[in-house]
Amino acid sequence: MKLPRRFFQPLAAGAPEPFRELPVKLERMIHFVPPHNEKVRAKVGDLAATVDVVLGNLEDAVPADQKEAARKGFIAMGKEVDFAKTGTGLWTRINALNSPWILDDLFEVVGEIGSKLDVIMVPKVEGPWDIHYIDQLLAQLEARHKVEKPILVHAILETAEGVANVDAIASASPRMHGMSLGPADLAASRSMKTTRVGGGHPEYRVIADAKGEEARVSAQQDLWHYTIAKMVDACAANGIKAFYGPFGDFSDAAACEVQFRNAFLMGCAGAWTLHPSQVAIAKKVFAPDPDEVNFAARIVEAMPDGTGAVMLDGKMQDDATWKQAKVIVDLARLVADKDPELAKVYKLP
Ligand SMILES: CC(C)(COP(=O)(O)OP(=O)(O)OC[C@H]1O[C@@H](n2cnc3c(N)ncnc32)[C@H](O)[C@@H]1OP(=O)(O)O)[C@@H](O)C(=O)NCCC(=O)NCCSC(=O)C[C@H](O)C(=O)O
Ligand SMILES: [Mg+2]
Repeated sequence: MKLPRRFFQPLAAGAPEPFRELPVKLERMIHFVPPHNEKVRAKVGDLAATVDVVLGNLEDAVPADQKEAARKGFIAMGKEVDFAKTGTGLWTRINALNSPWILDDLFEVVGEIGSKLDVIMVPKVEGPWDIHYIDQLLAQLEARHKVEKPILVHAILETAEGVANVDAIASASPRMHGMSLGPADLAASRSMKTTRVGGGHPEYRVIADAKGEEARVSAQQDLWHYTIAKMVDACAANGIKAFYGPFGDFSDAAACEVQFRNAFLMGCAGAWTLHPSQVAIAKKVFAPDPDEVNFAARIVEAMPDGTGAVMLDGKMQDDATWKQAKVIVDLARLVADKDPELAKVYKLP
């Protein structure tokens, strides 16, 4: 473990000081773009205004013979589009640390568009050692290319070993932005018997006790509850953000919405969107419900200094519910800043 006073020191001479706190940003969706696909890339200028984060994906889903085209395409996209104009985050998902592409990914992307890049998503993170490696290398590259704002790191939780080490990953570096669940790789790593990318499974269920001839009620359960809860705790304890990852069945918007909402209610800030049809779902889910915002605003108003106990609509409110209300009101303000329609609905003072 590093000494506390050394934790925030830059890891290379000339590298920027790490952030002490995460920049406050609305990140309801991390929208995945395949940068080797010229047709999709050509739409990114317009797309950027409609999503919170654009991520150029260099890893899985990019064929091996197009890795270079994806990297070059992402760099071109970063140069051509003014993401700052719309306050849209620019992220990339690099290839895995043991792959033949990782060094070129980092050297070329940071070298060419390091100053425009907000976050690098690192797949298949197994433990804090993976973050330490990226942290040191990024500091050296930032110094070499005179990048003035630190590039943050986002880990994908998608191996059994990563899940076992989730707390140590979350606290590995002040460069940590957050973490996403990677249900497809995680399922494979754990030998789970599913071919789905996220979501439930019809056979993973509970059944009521037998009562004579009565039909037994049975309900599907959430395969990801344990991992999301573990990830949310690790992230919250370290002041970083948790995200649900991908939902692969684009034809099932209802199931996508339910999976995203469970993650939101559990503490996640957003989810990945892989197809344009999922953007509206993420916008709907990762913004608090207007009735909930209204009630939360009344709690905050009723307890201006956040202490004591009051009754609202027959429900007891105290210091703890004030903090819950503050989470909802703060998020609603962030959403309202970006979305004039929701600002009108929220009617926050
Ligand atoms: C999966 C896709 C290749 C499907 O694309 P396509 O066949 O073109 O679908 P559609 O015909 O339905 O598309 C309709 C129009 O929308 C455009 N489009 C499609 N996807 C995107 C996108 N992501 N961003 C912007 N625009 C998009 C199409 O071009 C069509 O346009 P038009 O013809 O003008 O109407 C594609 O959706 C895709 O590549 N998505 C991203 C996939 C991806 O990144 N996968 C990896 C992440 S998940 C993962 O890695 C697992 C995880 O790590 C884990 O372990 O869990
Ligand atoms: Mg994966």
